[in-house]
Amino acid sequence: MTRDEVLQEFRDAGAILEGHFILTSGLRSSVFLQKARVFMYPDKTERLCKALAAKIEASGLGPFDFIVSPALGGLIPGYETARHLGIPAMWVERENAEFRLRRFELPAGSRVLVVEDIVTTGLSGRETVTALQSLGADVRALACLIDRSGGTADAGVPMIALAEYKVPTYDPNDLPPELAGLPAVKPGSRGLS
Ligand SMILES: O=P(O)(O)OC[C@H]1O[C@H](OP(=O)(O)OP(=O)(O)O)[C@H](O)[C@@H]1O
Ligand SMILES: O=C(O)c1cc(=O)[nH]c(=O)[nH]1
Ligand SMILES: [Mg+2]
Repeated sequence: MTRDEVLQEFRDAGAILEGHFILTSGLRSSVFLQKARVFMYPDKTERLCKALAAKIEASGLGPFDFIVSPALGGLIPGYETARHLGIPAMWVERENAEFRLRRFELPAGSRVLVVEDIVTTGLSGRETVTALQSLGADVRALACLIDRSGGTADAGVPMIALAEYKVPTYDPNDLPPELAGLPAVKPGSRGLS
């Protein structure tokens, strides 16, 4: 899939939102990729994750024993990518703000691929990698559908992105006037109670 084809799937699903958004990193942006609006369509999710699986296979970073994804956003693409790679998928979820593998056993030394939906700063990916390494996992790579960072995000392991979509982000104390005048909304699940 080309970058344009990937972004067109997001556009067709009405998943590219404009406004004033508080991202999970605390940064602000005028664009938010509401991936849930893509993942509600199994055919779109299948096309995207099949293409991601092909890119992962071509990367030579595998083989992998398991995919592990950070909830919530990573869960559906993690499962669907695992289906195309023929391996099992697990997820980490927040407990007292920290990602934990609450429902699964991950044998020490397992070769793990982390699958994310969207990467902005790499913070959530890094938290996932660290949580899995503390269990003795051999985390070999992180794959995502869209990298918003322009290749600068660092999750602590090699990264494979199906498409790059560089979008400006801003410090909340240094907002451009067009954002400062709009009420800010936070669509993601970090910090929800
Ligand atoms: O690279 P980062 O700066 O960490 O940003 C990307 C993360 O933000 C979103 O998660 P969020 O915590 O908003 O919650 P969600 O997974 O429930 O959507 C998204 O699913 C990624 O996990
Ligand atoms: O950085 C984020 O929190 C983020 C950005 C984005 O476009 N989509 C998303 O789900 N999270
Ligand atoms: Mg997430």
